[in-house]
Amino acid sequence: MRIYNSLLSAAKFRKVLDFGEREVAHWFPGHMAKGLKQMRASLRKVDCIIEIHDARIPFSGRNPSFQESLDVRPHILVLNKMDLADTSKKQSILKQLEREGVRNVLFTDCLRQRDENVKKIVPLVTELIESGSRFHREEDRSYCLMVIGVPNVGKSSLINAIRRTYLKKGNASKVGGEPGITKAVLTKIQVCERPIIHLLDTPGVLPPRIENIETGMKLALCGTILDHLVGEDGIADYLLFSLNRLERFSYIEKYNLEEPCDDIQHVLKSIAVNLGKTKRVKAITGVGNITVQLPDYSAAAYNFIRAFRKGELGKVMLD
Ligand SMILES: Nc1nc2c(ncn2[C@@H]2O[C@H](COP(=O)(O)OP(=O)(O)OP(=O)(O)O)[C@@H](O)[C@H]2O)c(=O)[nH]1
Repeated sequence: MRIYNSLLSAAKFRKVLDFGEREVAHWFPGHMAKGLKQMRASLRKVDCIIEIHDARIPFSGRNPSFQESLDVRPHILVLNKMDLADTSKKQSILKQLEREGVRNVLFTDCLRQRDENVKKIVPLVTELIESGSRFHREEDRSYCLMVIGVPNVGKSSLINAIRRTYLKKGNASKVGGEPGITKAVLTKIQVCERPIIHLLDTPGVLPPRIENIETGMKLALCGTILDHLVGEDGIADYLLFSLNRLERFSYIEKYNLEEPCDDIQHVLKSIAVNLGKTKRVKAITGVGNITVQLPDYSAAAYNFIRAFRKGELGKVMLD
């Protein structure tokens, strides 16, 4: 891997990204508000909340209304997809979260068989429930957990991983690469025998808190918003901006570029050429109509974003 003079390169990069006229108001569908209502109504049965969020954005996009309304219960924050996250500053992240009142935090990789941190969830949940008051549920020896989180952060994958770990059983909850896979509201799934623990799977109904467009772009980059609502061209540009800001330059060799680049059109052209993604377009010239081959920028943006989400462009911490 070539070493780039990051200081020199950084000087060429945009310091801030112009998000244009983007409007985040419509990025989250209406069914989320309905799901939120149903989840609140089921709270009486719940002993502990497991909130899952993407480890690449530990501070951005979580929904504070959940912490406010569910604060009475033990609460665990699971930062999932840690295999894609740069966790070198894990300790300062944990300290910052603690300052915000979030104390029980675990980093997980739900795709890994026998992830050590997934194994810690049940003991932690049991300890938290047993050390507090369960009010009207004091007699009931089985525990009920509610899994919440913004779309596509791995709620179903976590449920399946806990089941695999404690019941040695296969998938109970449908997993998908796109936000909004879990549509059935509040399915009850057993995940552990001793103690008996049930989980309530929820659809990705938690509308994240989007303070500004940049938070929205981070959420989009992590795949929590349907790409077409934000626009893949914009997500690809924000990805390039972020990789340069974080000095993650593996894209240069992957796509045969000469050096770090801040121009998304140039990068997408190179990706399209490398992947052989071109489009035949009719052009009208002075001597008649001709067909020309042009780079397929949309296909290139799609590929660039997918490569990032698979971890092929390096681990990142976007917050
Ligand atoms: N790299 C990586 N991918 C993961 C991990 N956990 C889940 N995924 C992937 O993330 C995508 C979403 O996972 P789901 O479990 O369906 O997420 P969800 O939160 O239930 O999604 P919704 O139903 O849309 O709300 C799938 O493609 C999973 O394979 C992880 O720890 N690491």
